Amino acid sequence: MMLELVSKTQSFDGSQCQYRHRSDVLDCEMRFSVFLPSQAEGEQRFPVLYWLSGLTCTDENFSQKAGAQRMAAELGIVLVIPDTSPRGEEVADDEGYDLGQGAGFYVNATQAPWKPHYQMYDYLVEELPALVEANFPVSDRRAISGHSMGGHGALTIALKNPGRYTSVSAFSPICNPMACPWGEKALASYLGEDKTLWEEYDATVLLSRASERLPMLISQGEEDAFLEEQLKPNALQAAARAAGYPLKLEFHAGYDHSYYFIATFIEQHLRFHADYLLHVD
Ligand SMILES: N[C@@H](CCC(=O)N[C@@H](CSC=O)C(=O)NCC(=O)O)C(=O)O
Repeated sequence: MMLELVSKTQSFDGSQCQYRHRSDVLDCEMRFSVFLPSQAEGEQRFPVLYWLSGLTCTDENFSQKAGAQRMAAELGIVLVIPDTSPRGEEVADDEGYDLGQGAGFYVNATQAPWKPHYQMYDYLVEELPALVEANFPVSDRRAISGHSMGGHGALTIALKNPGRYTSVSAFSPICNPMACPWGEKALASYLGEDKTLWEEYDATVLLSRASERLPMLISQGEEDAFLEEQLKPNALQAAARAAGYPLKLEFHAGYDHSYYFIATFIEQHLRFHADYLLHVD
């Protein structure tokens, strides 16, 4: 599969790059960003952290605002940052910021008009990792993280794929999308009205059924305007306690939902993932 380099910018001795490619799974052209530490120019292969962004984001919000490159360079971790939905004039969209382009919710849509392109789950679990592993000096050690809608994506993808990731983390994730307005709107639109199908994309439900105990870190700002209505970390925590799942959920006084919060704690998340990505048993 062809990858076209769109831009390459030096950062902390590494390279922040953006690529464009044709996605067979999404049936459209996609962009994604990659940070390659300077060490990645040799023969060695490096572990990867996939970062999933939130509503309204492209692949550029995280690379431009989180300041993750310094620690990724120091730790020797490749960052892969996909877009949040299929894109293009031929791709269905909605007037709202919380559905359609920029709001793919990391699911495989079954409903019209979304089904032809909105297959973000398969894109992230199958097509993109295969592309990354064929074209960059990366190993098969993968971790996954994300913010808000992307936190939901990271948690659900990790929980649905035991053995695929060494660790998962999230900032301000949508923890129980079946029970919040953002999730109800997206899941009804992409999957239809049968709520048993929604359970496949709800981290709180998936965690209560999980067979694997994956290292899991969640950071949540206490001044986040979306906390009570949309995010519901307490539902996930209750499921974790009931299942004996080792969830590390940290609340931080004073922080909101923005990338200022992410930039403050991204070093902690990268070090958390490095403990599992870099230490092979
Ligand atoms: N436009 C909306 C909210 C949009 C918003 O806050 N998006 C967040 C993710 S929210 C959950 O997925 C985001 O990351 N925005 C991009 C950024 O660079 O900050 C509104 O105004 O309510």
